[in-house]
Amino acid sequence: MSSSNRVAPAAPVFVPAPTTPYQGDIARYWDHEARPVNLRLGDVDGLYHHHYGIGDIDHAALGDPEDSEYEKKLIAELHRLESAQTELLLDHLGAVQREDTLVDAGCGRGGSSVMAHQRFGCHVEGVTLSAKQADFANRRARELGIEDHVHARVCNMLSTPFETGQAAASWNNESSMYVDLHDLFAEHCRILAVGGRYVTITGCWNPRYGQPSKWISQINAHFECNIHSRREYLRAMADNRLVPQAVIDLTPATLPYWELRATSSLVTGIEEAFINSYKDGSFQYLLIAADRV
Ligand SMILES: C[S@@+](CC[C@H](N)C(=O)[O-])C[C@H]1O[C@@H](n2cnc3c(N)ncnc32)[C@H](O)[C@@H]1O
Ligand SMILES: CC(C)=CCC/C(C)=C/COP(=O)(O)OP(=O)(O)O
Ligand SMILES: [Mg+2]
Repeated sequence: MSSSNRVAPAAPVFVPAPTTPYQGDIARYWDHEARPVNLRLGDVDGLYHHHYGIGDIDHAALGDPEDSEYEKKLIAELHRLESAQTELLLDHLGAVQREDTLVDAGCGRGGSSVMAHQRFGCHVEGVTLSAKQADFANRRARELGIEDHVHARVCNMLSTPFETGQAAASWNNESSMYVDLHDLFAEHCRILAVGGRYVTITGCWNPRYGQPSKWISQINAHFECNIHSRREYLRAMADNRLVPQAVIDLTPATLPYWELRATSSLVTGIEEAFINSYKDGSFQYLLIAADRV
């Protein structure tokens, strides 16, 4: 048969895993989310986050609570702490090159993806279950003129279209409590290059407390998520060729954020559960950075 008669091999077609009813609930949840605590903070500088903050409060920047500008300053301060959280995550990605591709698993409105590109000049591929979030993230990337480097798509992070070994690094920023950790880390293991870096910042229940406290149950119900234990993270990583390089307890670093947020007009009602569970030791805010070996 001459080469002109040969049927070209079909291009690989990406077949996403069937979406579960639970994933449908989560997509709807984020499609409808419009809390001022997230939008007003994002409006400060155009980086829209759905995660929490770390670091000490800059009381000098906040100034006098009686000042008419105080609420505006408080919003800017909460936002600064949320961006500081992303900076810490990026600090743990290792030596990223401009030509590298990074994967932001559960990317939300894309704030962390944009920050990663701004720091490293690299390509960032975000995935989220929410079409509204993906549209929002892609609109922001276009507004910033970085749409050729930062891209979000609607996709299940347990079954992504990325090639095996394609990602130099990948992360979950407060998005791993929506999935089975073995399934999640199996997919990160597949898409990461050997020697690549995986980072998560997450809230997890503390096995030293015994079982998930009532506050954990409250947080799960509030966000329709399923918080895992610290032990589950470490076990599921070990089972999927992800070897922890750093495990940092960020609980003391996140408490000031929550205590400040609890005094603001943007409270959502979940502040007490976070503060109480961090204080009684049942809940931990953790960063885990792991090598793909
Ligand atoms: C709390 S938000 C975090 C967003 C973002 N990482 C950030 O730091 O701003 C959780 C995100 O996880 C995403 N998510 C949850 N389950 C997912 C799944 N199975 N596949 C892809 N994204 C998922 C949601 O769509 C949402 O964007
Ligand atoms: C640490 C844990 C358990 C996180 C759960 C995932 C989650 C909902 C994160 C924050 O999202 P958000 O920024 O939309 O929430 P909020 O509206 O409370 O700021
Ligand atoms: Mg928020």
